[in-house]
Amino acid sequence: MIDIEHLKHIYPGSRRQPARTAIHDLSMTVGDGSFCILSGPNGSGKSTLFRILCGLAAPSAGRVRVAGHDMATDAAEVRRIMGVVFQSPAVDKHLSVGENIALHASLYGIRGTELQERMADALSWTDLKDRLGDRVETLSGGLARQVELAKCLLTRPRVLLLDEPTTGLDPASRWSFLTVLRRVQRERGMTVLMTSHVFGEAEDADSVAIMRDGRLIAHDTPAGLRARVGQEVLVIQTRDAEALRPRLAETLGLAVGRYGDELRVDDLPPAEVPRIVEKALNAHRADIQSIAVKQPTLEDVFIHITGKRPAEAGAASDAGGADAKARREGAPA
Ligand SMILES: Nc1ncnc2c1ncn2[C@@H]1O[C@H](COP(=O)(O)OP(=O)(O)OP(=O)(O)O)[C@@H](O)[C@H]1O
Repeated sequence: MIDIEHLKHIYPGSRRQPARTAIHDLSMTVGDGSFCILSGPNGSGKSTLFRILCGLAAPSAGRVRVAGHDMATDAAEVRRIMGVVFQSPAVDKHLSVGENIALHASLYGIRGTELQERMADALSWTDLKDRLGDRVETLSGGLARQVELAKCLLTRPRVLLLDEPTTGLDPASRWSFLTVLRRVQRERGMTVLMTSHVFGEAEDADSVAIMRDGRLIAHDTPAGLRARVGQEVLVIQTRDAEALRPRLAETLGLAVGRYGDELRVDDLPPAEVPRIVEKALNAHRADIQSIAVKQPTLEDVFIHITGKRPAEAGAASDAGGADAKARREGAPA
């Protein structure tokens, strides 16, 4: 279990820059053996929280306990039970898979038969079983990420932290990595906290935590989060969203959010959906490039809660390719 209580982090200022509070009184719990995805727009404080959780930074106030051990007073024990996969590669690409794992093992004093047993076990979860002698530079990006995971598994962590581990991977490699991670997490009962901007990844999580401006603004199951957006969402693509938004809001008598060239109405009253679509088309057909009614995805939840599209938030999404310069206007708070 990861238990975060009233955490606060202030970056001290300098002559040129004022002090900045990156985390404001954040409390949350990741349950024992559960898989939590942490997300949020750029600058929301995810990296700061991640650095505190893996012991690279000390909080200005508050407390973190990992499996009951206080990070401030029992850091060595926390390090013993925790594994971390950082976003930047931590493998030597000129060495083989086996050599990388053995090198990591030597840092923990694991050698001989124990090393062989643990290496076989760690690799058994991955797709690397036949690649032990291959240099990491010859592996695909997805398999190279699995080497990082295998390194972590070697020490049999009870708690695993991963910082956007699938960044830069194609969808198939991302899927393989997550399948491996989810399998070992479930079967070992590991507690996993993983930062991610790819909302397809969050669908399978036990919980999704969303930060904004240093605060935790939501932490719930994927189903619980989707319920906040309502059963259905209206999404309209248009060339001039700024001009159409107030006119559409007036036509429909509903709050209309704008995200770049997209207009959205969340939480459509179910019985009224056909009438709403008809009204929008009758009044604004010439300005509407496409209109769709859909069940909310977690990406829709992110937009609803943070007021930003994932691309605007500095992220890649499964939907992909959204306008990074999108501006929020009139979106629900
Ligand atoms: N070393 C630092 N000194 C001063 N301010 C910092 C420092 N690192 C981060 N910040 C500020 O703290 C806030 C949170 O930043 P942080 O990097 O934790 O957010 P993030 O959610 O991880 O963003 P991103 O997705 O862009 O990595 C931001 O306002 C950022 O500018």
